[in-house]
Amino acid sequence: MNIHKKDIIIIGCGCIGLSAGVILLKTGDYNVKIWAKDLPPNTTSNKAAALWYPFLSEPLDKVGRWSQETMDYFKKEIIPLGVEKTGTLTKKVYELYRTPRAQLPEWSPFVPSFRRMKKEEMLDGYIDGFTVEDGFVMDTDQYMDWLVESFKALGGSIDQREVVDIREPFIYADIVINCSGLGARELIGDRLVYPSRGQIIVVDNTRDISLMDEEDEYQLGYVIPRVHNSVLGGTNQQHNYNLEPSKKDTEEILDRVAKISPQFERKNLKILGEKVGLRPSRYSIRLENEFMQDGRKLLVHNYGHGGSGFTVSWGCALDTLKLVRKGADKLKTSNKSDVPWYSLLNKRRSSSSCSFVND
Ligand SMILES: Cc1cc2nc3c(=O)[nH]c(=O)nc-3n(C[C@H](O)[C@H](O)[C@H](O)COP(=O)(O)OP(=O)(O)OC[C@H]3O[C@@H](n4cnc5c(N)ncnc54)[C@H](O)[C@@H]3O)c2cc1C
Ligand SMILES: NCCCC(=O)C(=O)O
Repeated sequence: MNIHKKDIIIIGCGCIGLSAGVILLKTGDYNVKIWAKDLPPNTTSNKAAALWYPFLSEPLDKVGRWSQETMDYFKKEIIPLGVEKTGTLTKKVYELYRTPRAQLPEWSPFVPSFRRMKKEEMLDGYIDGFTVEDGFVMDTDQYMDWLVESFKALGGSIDQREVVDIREPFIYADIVINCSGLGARELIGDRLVYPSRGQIIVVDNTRDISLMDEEDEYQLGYVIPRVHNSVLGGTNQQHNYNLEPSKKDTEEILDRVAKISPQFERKNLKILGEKVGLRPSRYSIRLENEFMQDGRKLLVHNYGHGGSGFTVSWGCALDTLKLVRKGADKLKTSNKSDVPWYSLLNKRRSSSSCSFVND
């Protein structure tokens, strides 16, 4: 531990916490520790499909910028390392519609290769669609393992521990980053974050393009080819906490992807497994500073990424670094004569000093 560097504790070891940790460590200015209840492969992040494509997350202008910055980061820092290392593969993606789309997605101006699909690219039964030529997909477990490895190689350390009181990490660091995902609901009492249950099916066949039919944003049909297998999806069931795969959902997902193309009919598929994850949904991704303990402690919130955690992860990590720098300059130094506030921790456990403020 280098005493000249500021100590930072990140709560959360999903793609958001790990990406933020890597960016903070790369500056050389911080000692960074992750505290997390669940570690890969037991995080929501590990249950993701995952491809780069903004989905179920707001606000769309910021999601556009974060997605573009994430795409740039993948192109410069991750894809050149090779698929064997990171499990990341460039893949064109088609978003397909059976009805005409007057509006382009609000995030599209941020993505140079975004365009409307050409007639000759259209699949039978579809009349409109969008494509991103230079999209990419991740074999999620392999990518998460690479993120953990990268974080540790930069000097980061990971403690598997649950944080019951948000004041606890401030005993050890003046700066804490809240990357707790859906856990923010309990950790800081943010009732605006809620689960959107997603179920996926892992199958053996792979194909060269990611195909998505999400005209109905609750009954999703998508095929995401990855390095070792493909992922079929999906579901979007709000406020559903069930982590067990549902047979009914599997059947309905198989029906929906069969309608995308006959090559995905059940008889052509070999099911390898099913996964369920609870997207940390929120009306708006929360990425902002909150000063605690009379301005002596800084809590940076980075949670609520819905269906786009991987797609915005590096853009949000870069903004987290900006927030840390901005907030750290404003921190009041603790006055030696102050009663160490955490000595009150046990006496005041019931009344939390961190009151949640609606954005
Ligand atoms: C089926 C499915 C498919 C998806 N596909 C895609 C996709 O293709 N592309 C895409 O961009 N996104 C996709 N997503 C969304 C993406 O998975 C999420 O947005 C992302 O995983 C959120 O990352 P996170 O790090 O915030 O959360 P998580 O991965 O849930 O990590 C939260 C971390 O915080 C820890 N934590 C929480 N509370 C506490 C506490 N009190 N104390 C200590 N630790 C705590 C947890 O243990 C965990 O380590 C998909 C999601 C699902 C479910
Ligand atoms: N656009 C859907 C791809 C998978 C995804 O993001 C999800 O959350 O499910």
